[in-house]
Amino acid sequence: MQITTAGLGKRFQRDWIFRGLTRTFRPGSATAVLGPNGAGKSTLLNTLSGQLLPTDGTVTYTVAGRAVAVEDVPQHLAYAAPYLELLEELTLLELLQFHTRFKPLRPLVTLDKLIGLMYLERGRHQLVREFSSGMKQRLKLGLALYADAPLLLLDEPTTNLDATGVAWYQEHVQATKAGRTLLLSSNVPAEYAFCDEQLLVTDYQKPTA
Ligand SMILES: Nc1ncnc2c1ncn2[C@@H]1O[C@H](COP(=O)(O)OP(=O)(O)OP(=O)(O)O)[C@@H](O)[C@H]1O
Repeated sequence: MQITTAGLGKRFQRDWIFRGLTRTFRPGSATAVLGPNGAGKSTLLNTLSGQLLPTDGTVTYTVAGRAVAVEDVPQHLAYAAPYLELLEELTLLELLQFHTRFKPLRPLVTLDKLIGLMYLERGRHQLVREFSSGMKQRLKLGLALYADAPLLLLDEPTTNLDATGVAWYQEHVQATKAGRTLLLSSNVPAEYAFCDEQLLVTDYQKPTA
């Protein structure tokens, strides 16, 4: 999916979180959205993906050269973020069966294969509520990375992961990023070192005349 912004800005009440963003995000690119805590990284990701309405400017989407309306962007989007909730009252298998009904997996990735890729075999029939925070994060990432979606948003992807989990993330993001438009918000170099582009939110917070 190609995302093109022109003069994009978002304001909450009187505060501009960012403004004046004119940029194209192309398929096959991975962009790290950087900035200190509270700078507006999540707000920018959510505005770029159409989940928040911009206050100013425009954002347009195309897939294979065809325009996509903002209300149809969720069909093309896979998203992992600390604030996205899992259906914790389901077992892992039930959650995957439910989730993949509306967000199918990439071709050749079965539920069994995904459970193996996430190293969650022992949790197959366990309630997700009982998972450790690292297991939940691997689950969120596995669902996003292996979704059949051309737009991939990763908000602070190594939250709650230990060193083994970070290595797991790095391996699987590399394995699944080809051809996608990847936007990643981060403060942690190990999360975004592979990204070929960077966007510093604070560059879009300078006062304008
Ligand atoms: N719905 C909202 N209404 C009002 N203000 C909001 C809303 N969402 C976020 N903000 C404010 O926007 C600013 C940017 O928040 P945001 O979560 O985008 O930052 P961030 O860079 O992702 O932060 P962090 O690194 O801590 O996750 C903060 O001051 C936050 O309080």
